[in-house]
Amino acid sequence: MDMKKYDEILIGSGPAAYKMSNLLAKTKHKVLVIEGFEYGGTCPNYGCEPKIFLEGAVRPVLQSQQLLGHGISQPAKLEWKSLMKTKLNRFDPWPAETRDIIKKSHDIEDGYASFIDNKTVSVNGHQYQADHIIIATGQTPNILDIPGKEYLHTNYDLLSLKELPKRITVIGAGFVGLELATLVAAAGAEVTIIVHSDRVLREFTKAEDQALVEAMKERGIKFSFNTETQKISQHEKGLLITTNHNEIETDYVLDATGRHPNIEKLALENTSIKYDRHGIKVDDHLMTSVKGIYAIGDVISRKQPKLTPVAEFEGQYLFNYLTGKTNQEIAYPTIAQAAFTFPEVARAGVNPNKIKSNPQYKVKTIPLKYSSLYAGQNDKISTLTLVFKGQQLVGASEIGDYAADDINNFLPIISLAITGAEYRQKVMAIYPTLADKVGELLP
Ligand SMILES: Cc1cc2nc3c(=O)[nH]c(=O)nc-3n(C[C@H](O)[C@H](O)[C@H](O)COP(=O)(O)OP(=O)(O)OC[C@H]3O[C@@H](n4cnc5c(N)ncnc54)[C@H](O)[C@@H]3O)c2cc1C
Ligand SMILES: NC(=O)c1ccc[n+]([C@@H]2O[C@H](COP(=O)([O-])OP(=O)(O)OC[C@H]3O[C@@H](n4cnc5c(N)ncnc54)[C@H](O)[C@@H]3O)[C@@H](O)[C@H]2O)c1
Repeated sequence: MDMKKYDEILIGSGPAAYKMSNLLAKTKHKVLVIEGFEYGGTCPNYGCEPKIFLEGAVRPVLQSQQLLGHGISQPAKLEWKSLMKTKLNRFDPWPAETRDIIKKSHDIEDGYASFIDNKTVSVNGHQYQADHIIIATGQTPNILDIPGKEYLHTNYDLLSLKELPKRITVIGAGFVGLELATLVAAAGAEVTIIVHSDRVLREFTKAEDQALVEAMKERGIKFSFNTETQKISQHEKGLLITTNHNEIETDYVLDATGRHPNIEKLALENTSIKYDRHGIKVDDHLMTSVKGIYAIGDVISRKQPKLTPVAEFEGQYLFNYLTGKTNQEIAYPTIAQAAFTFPEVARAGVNPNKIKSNPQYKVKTIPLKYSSLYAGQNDKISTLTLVFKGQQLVGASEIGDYAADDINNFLPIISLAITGAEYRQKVMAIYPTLADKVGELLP
């Protein structure tokens, strides 16, 4: 069999590989990109982007509900069908467009890649080798292994759902579960969230997690805590979910019980590539246990959160490393994260959860509802939590309608270790915004 050779083979075309593919397009390297599903991967097709697009209509609906009796008499009503039509019009062409962009600079194969040995990749009956093979296959949703699992849907299905079911049950209260529950509940679905522990999220403070649950409950979203889903069956009027202590009638079930590394199709057993349940093991140059094979993005087993900017950063780093622009180990910047619920929760830097009784740190909690900016939106929840080490701000978290944007204000201060005096001397932010308050919040 003919063996075609490349400088780089990219397996996957999500944010991690797409970043590298764009950078490699500016070089003379011979590159093959292999994609088994939709070009562009999770984030633009069935993740961050369609989610935030839908949230654009959901937010004014929820804000107008929040202002009912405070200057608003008729809250906005969301029409899922027409919103979904606009979403599909925008997003349906994206995979083909992304494929065309990649094809302009590189060879492509539409199919799932698998390894034949430590040097050879096979796809569509062809075999390929390269100086560098880069695995960027992301993660895929867990599917509960229970009777009736054929009724379970994933984020992929829900983010393209043309008709809104009357009753939706979400299993799992992590990022995906809470964000997607927020969208469909705002559109009028009766939503129940099954949580198998006593808590949601966990990346944020307990107080923030609890305040979020209370706010979602106030809007009619039901939570069933400490509940194990046992089976799903057809029922005279829809579906019946049986759990360890109740039965839930529903029309649609979203499985949001987490994600696992996309490695099944890679046939890693034909290689010496090491992996664990969190993903493919890589060293500090993102190389796997096989020389010449690297891995980037959600598929790797590292402690950094699985996010698009992290995947892109790894794509950029590996490009720099493989093209000789750096020989340093990868060093991640301060990584901020948020759940786009309503209210949102967001954080960056030292996590207040992790420093509980360490006397080196001081935690300050600041309610924001007294500011006209928040009071005008009848936002009673927004609360900022700042973590200081000595005089230096080292962490920030917030629950609030605009927590994600708010936390971005603190990122440069945390990551560049800017002092209060420096900030006040150099920065005069727009008034009245949260940025304007930052100076006075720093010692
Ligand atoms: C609902 C949802 C919302 C999200 N929201 C956010 C957000 O707001 N902000 C944020 O930062 N992150 C968010 N994320 C996470 C973000 O989508 C991921 O971190 C990001 O997509 C990871 O990029 P990646 O390139 O590593 O993997 P992916 O984007 O998953 O791409 C991997 C690609 O590899 C392909 N592939 C898999 N196996 C093979 C194979 N054997 N051969 C060929 N191709 C293969 C897949 O088909 C896929 O296209 C969200 C995720 C979900 C599910
Ligand atoms: N806004 C964002 O940036 C964003 C949004 C979505 C996803 N993501 C990324 O994707 C990753 C995966 O998100 P996710 O929501 O799929 O995973 P997750 O780990 O955040 O949440 C999964 C949840 O399901 C629960 N669970 C597990 N088994 C269960 C069971 N049998 N029954 C009920 N609940 C069960 C877990 O306890 C957990 O709370 C996130 O960690 C994040 O990195 C980011």
